[in-house]
Amino acid sequence: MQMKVGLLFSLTGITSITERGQYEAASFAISEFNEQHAEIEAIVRDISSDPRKSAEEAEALALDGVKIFIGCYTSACRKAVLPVLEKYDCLLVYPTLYEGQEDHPNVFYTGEVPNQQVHILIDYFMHHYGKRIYLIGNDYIYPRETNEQVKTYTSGKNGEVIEERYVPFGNQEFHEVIQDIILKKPDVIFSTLVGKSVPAFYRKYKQMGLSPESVPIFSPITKETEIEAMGAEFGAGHYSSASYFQSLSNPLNQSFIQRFHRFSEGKKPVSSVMYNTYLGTKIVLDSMLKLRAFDREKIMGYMGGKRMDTACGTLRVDANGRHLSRPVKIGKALPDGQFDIVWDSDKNINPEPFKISTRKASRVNEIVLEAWGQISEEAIIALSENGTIQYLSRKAAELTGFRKGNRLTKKMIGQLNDAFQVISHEAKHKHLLLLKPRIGRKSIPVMKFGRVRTRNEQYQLELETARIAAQSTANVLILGETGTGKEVVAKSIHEMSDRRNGPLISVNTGLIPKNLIASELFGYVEGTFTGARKGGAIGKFEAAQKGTLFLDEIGDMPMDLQVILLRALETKRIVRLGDTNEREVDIRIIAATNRNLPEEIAYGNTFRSDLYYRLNVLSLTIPPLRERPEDIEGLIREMLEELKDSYGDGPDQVNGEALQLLVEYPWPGNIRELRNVIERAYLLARSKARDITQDDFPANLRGYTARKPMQQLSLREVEKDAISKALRETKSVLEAARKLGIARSTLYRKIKEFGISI
Ligand SMILES: Nc1ncnc2c1ncn2[C@@H]1O[C@H](COP(=O)(O)OP(=O)(O)OP(=O)(O)O)[C@@H](O)[C@H]1O
Repeated sequence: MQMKVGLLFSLTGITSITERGQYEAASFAISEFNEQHAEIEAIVRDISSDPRKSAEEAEALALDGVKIFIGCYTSACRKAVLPVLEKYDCLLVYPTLYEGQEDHPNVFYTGEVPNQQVHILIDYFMHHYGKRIYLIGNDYIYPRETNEQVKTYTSGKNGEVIEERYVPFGNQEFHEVIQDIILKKPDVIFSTLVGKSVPAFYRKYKQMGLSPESVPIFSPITKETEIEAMGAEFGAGHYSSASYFQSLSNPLNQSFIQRFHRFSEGKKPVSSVMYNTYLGTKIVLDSMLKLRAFDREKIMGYMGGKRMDTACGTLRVDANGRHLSRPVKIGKALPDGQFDIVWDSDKNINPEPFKISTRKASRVNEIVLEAWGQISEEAIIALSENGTIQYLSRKAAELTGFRKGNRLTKKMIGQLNDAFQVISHEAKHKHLLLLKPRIGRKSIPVMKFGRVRTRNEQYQLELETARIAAQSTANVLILGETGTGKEVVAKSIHEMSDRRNGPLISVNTGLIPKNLIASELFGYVEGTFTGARKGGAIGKFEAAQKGTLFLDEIGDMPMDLQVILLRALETKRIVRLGDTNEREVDIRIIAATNRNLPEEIAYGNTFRSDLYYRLNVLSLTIPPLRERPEDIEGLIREMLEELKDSYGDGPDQVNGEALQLLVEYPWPGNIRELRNVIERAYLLARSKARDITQDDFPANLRGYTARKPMQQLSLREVEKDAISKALRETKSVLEAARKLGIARSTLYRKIKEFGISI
């Protein structure tokens, strides 16, 4: 029986520190199997911590006849591969602890689920160290999902998550996070950092004077392999939990380690994810041999209920062959990089991947609350038993300044009564507060920042960051949907900074052909390429000397150029294309994007996390126009003034009914769309010598009134309708984009997102 097995591991990339060890463990299990049966051909593919690459490599191997896969360390990679497993009916041995919330019929999960690892760590540190917890993780599925469960679990035990921080996948800069830890003085840190972030965090932790004696770090991830990567002195005293530790002194483990070290020709540390890889591979291969079949269903059926003696005790595969029941230990790292076992469950803990659901119940509740929050006059806050905010509507956040996860004391709840009419409803495990501003409460005064004016509390907070940015030379990242005014804010920052007498140069990376971006930014010398100007040309970096460079649509920057841009930002020097001279540049960068860069870093691999980090020294998010209806009237007034200057006398105002419609419309194209609507209406009303009325609005906006009652709950539907309508009424995508007041690239993205056919 000859059989191909696909090994999907990141031999390079952010999590390669850990996955190389898993790859060796899988190879070892296959080599032991082949010593007796010589039937397995292992085909390894480097997935480089990249979900898209994982799916592509898995599909190529599946087409080549591979039925069994081993690997996919990160949850993002595992989830990306699931559709391939389904399509070709393959089996994945997933040998890594994970966040649970999944029980896929094509996966044999040999790592620990949260109730076998995370809950145990929490019980331990709450008992020994305290209940004030600081969560730090990378920004992707595993840390976020795990932390949702940590919050629920700890709040049920009167613990308090005092901070929850996420850094980009691969981030290695922790100065600011550790300063924050020093300031907030938690009892413990719970870390779900992975890959290169792990050594960077632990090292900086010690270097900045924190120690496990004062605030220990508990992490389900940081094991022997990661401790070796950081240097044992940095890991010593911190904790982890798993079924397996290299230091287990039973004969099965000693024999395993000896054989493994002989195989790998060295004394590399062995960690639980490695042992789980070895074990999973061995169990599946042995089952195949017994059955003389590769059929996924048969293998899983055969494995279901099996017991086996292993280096970490007697394990049992659950009835459907997907998870393991296992004993669990807690280890405290020693100065030699091994773990001292400080707690042992002694008996098996059954896997309960859905023990704490972050989806079903809470999501349904959230959906109900969300919908209610949108239509209700009142602001809504839902508290857990111990007063932690589990949900608050946008209105509630605006009125109170509270955030999800804040804990409200009885006194704070009492104080709300002074400012609001409060209706309080206490049910089992939940406390619901409905707030109505007291009549006569003054509206928030307008805040001005350059050309920007806003009454919106959230936007005012963001503009505080813009003010700080104006007084510093730090790089700034402006986030916000298309047309929200990112360029206007960038301009205001420049004009209010010390650089106001220098140039402000804008580059829209999304609009420049990819092969010309480098020469646009960095310039070139004569003869560098066909069509190059005589005498060469300077690029935007040099043109912005002593001023500000505004990089719009930074999310569209190709990966290879991101490396060059990062270097220029770090060294403050550039080299013109075709030149060898380095030139110093003294500029401040403001970048903007309407894309979700952390998500693209984690799942899409289209943006470098180090560049993101460099740009994101100060960041501010401009709320979409639909979230600040209180600003619409003021914006219209300004626009009418400007239009009067350009076109001469015209209507002074929008009539009441029309204004109401403008305030309620969801504005997918934000201020740009509002501007287009007002300009058109101004000209039409002017020709009729009257105020602006609904008749002066385009059909998609007028039509909004008739459909309003149904639409209130679904802004996406409104947006989709507006786009479909604009496409029907125009001859090209470009024309439709103009009509909607959004960029063509944004319209293409939305067409794809909504599945509209053109
Ligand atoms: N505060 C404001 N007052 C009046 N007009 C504004 C304001 N902010 C933005 N605008 C107008 O809205 C339009 C879009 O603004 P801007 O180009 O700054 O948005 P953006 O977020 O950078 O858009 P994109 O993401 O598409 O590049 C412009 O016509 C601008 O003049």
